[in-house]
Amino acid sequence: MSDCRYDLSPTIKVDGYDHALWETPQAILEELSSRTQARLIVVEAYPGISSEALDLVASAFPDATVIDARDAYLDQEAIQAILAPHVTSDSVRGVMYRGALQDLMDTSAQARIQEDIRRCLKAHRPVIVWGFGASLIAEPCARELPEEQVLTVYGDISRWEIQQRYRQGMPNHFWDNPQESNTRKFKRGYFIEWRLADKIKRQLQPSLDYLLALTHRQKPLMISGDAYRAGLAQAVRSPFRMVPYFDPGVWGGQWMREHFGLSSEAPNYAWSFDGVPEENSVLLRYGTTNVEVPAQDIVLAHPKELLGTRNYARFGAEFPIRFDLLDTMGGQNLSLQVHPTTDYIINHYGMTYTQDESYYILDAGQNGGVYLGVKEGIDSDQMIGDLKEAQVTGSFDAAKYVNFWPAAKHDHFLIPAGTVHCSSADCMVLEVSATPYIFTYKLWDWDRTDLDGNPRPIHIEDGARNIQWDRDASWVKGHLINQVETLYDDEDLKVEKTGLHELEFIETRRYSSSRAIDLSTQGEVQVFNLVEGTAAWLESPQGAFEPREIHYAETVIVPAQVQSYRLRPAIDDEPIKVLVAQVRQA
Ligand SMILES: O=P(O)(O)OC[C@H]1O[C@@H](O)[C@@H](O)[C@@H](O)[C@@H]1O
Repeated sequence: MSDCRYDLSPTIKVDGYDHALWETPQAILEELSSRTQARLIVVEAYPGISSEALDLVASAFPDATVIDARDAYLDQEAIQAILAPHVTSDSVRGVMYRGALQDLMDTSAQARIQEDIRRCLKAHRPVIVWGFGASLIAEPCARELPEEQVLTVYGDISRWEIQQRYRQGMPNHFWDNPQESNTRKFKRGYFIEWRLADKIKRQLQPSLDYLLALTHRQKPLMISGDAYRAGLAQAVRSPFRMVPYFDPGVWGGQWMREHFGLSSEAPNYAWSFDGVPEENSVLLRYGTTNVEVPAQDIVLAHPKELLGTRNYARFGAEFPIRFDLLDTMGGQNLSLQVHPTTDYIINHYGMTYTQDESYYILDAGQNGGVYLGVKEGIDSDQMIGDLKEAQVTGSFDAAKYVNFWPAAKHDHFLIPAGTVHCSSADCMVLEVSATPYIFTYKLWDWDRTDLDGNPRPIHIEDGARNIQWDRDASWVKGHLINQVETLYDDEDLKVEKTGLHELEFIETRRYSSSRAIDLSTQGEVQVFNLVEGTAAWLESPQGAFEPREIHYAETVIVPAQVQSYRLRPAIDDEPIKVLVAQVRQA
């Protein structure tokens, strides 16, 4: 498709803070050096950032005594003992750690360090405390000083960059595991380190003096705390896009490369995350410079304005909806899989809601389809037995046990947790799902290895405990495939509810229109994707935000507080289709 205009680097314009940005190590040094009153310099760093944050700050305070936050940690053995139940032996999933970094600190070491800090300050020597947890250690001393003598610098980094660094051999923060698999490193980040770090980030957001954006190792940037806060506050005043990222995989296809103009370096692209604030980042644009920060920073700073009052009451500061893309066009089947029920995910992983999903078919080849639900009258023990045997024999007769449904453009398959499923080869899927995304029990991986030649982890036992055996062909047909209900229809606008299933908390509406569509958030966040049409104008009927062009397959988040917005076909005589998702309101 030649006229695809998918924007790979969408930005969020921030007004009024162009002066509060420092773009070179020299400029950063000069700005920090101008803070001559600073005595206690706290450099809090997200795990995944190494000494680069310190290096940038330390040169501005050459006389400072430098203290590493790690000096206040418990010893390795004690930390491991606390975290072991959360790491577990599973290769993919752990148990959510809901504690605080303080639990992993040695209170007497902390007290000793605080005494050292006080001694230095008394002797008129500045002190830098740096690293993950620096702000916790420095906090009692900071409280004893006049405000202008304390400087807090926060080192921020996107999760996707952390994952890249894992792949390049970076260990986790609390483990010496450079050689461990990326999946296991990710697990330690997802279930433990990132949760701890987000808590600290949230505490510091209202008061930090500077933010160091360290996602691009070669190009660190610094903005003032006010510029950062203004960026996040302005982001939730209008619909925004995040920075999509793309990852190859064993089943990946060629559609995204072709349509989005992606590099030819990778053999394929399997996933695109374009709609997962926990994972994606945003580009805050100050003047002509983009500063990349995790989209999660917006969720943490403005949960109510972003999510809406009711969603915030229900989910807290967590973004519940996930949009991502799965490309198997010219690729292979996904693993045959199932996701845990809510009961199971709460009890085994400490999650609060489960991985309910749906596949909206953006495009499909002739052989594209979806495996969904078990066949009528099958013997569940026999199927599980065959799946186990397949691990030895390398062969499983999927067609004997699982229904295959041919898929066409704009079909919507609903996949409540517990339903056996997977997309086949030759599909371009827009996933509209609940946010959890690593709770996939692979039952059968079609006797293949991953891109590195290793078999991917299979979880038949867990799968067996979660498969809902009554979801057979007739039930699936009547409940999960194209459950479309027309809500409104005139000559040039049709509004349809396409899902999700009543067991899932998300509702999707499809608007097909050749004229402007007026939409309302009804006070709760919405996420939409332009599923047909080259481009559409996204406007505010009240002129509350600047109009912008949205392109085919792009995902947009509409913060709750935006209230009303309008979508209009940008090309004459080219109707558009938009799929809008929001948490179903009672
Ligand atoms: O297990 P594989 O084949 O990699 O498929 C994994 C993908 O499956 C889909 O149904 C979703 O659950 C995705 O979130 C997941 O990434």
